[in-house]
Amino acid sequence: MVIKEAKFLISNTRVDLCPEPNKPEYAFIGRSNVGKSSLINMLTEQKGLAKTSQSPGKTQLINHFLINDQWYLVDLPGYGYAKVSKESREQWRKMINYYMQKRENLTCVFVLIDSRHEPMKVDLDFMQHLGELGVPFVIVFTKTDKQSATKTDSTIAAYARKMQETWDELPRMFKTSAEKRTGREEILQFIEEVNAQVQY
Ligand SMILES: Nc1nc2c(ncn2[C@@H]2O[C@H](COP(=O)(O)OP(=O)(O)OP(=O)(O)O)[C@@H](O)[C@H]2O)c(=O)[nH]1
Ligand SMILES: [Mg+2]
Repeated sequence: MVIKEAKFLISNTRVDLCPEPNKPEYAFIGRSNVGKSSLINMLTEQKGLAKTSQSPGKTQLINHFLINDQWYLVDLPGYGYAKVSKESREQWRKMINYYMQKRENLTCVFVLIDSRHEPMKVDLDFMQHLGELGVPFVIVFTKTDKQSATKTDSTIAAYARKMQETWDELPRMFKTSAEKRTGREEILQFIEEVNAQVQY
């Protein structure tokens, strides 16, 4: 897929204020600092479209972007950031939970995982939760430029082993680097295929 146009629409905390649910929607989620906003910029080839930062907790709201006038891309705040207060974490959980349950055009969630780390409970739990809600998801392993391909593959294998304990079928998995721009074609191709299957 060629991205001809990517534009920011709106940020908010409320699902009822999100754009009209009349197009397929893909949401990017994962731990704080995993690279959600950077990946969105890499996919859309617009450096400053989604705000990125070296310090975790940059993205705080549900941010909608409209791509090619055809589908929505959503940048979400990260989870699992230890320095955030208990109240903010609870607020985040509620907002995201509500969004996942109520956003009727949510087509697929991209769960981003840092390819350098061993499987983390917070990520496994989050995916379990998506399964319980019946929300389709795929996994994107980020920052693969930061280590060898072997290390990335061993992280992926470790996740696959863990997930096989509870899942009959594993989700699609993508390897990416926002830095080296790898994985872009694969993800856009996937979105194009899914877009062709959903009717609006
Ligand atoms: N080397 C490398 N650095 C990356 C990559 N992706 C993101 N980063 C860096 O990781 C940091 C966090 O990136 P963001 O895109 O802001 O992460 P986020 O998941 O949106 O973070 P929050 O909005 O705070 O939850 C930034 O310093 C990025 O430059 C990557 O593929 N390779
Ligand atoms: Mg962000």
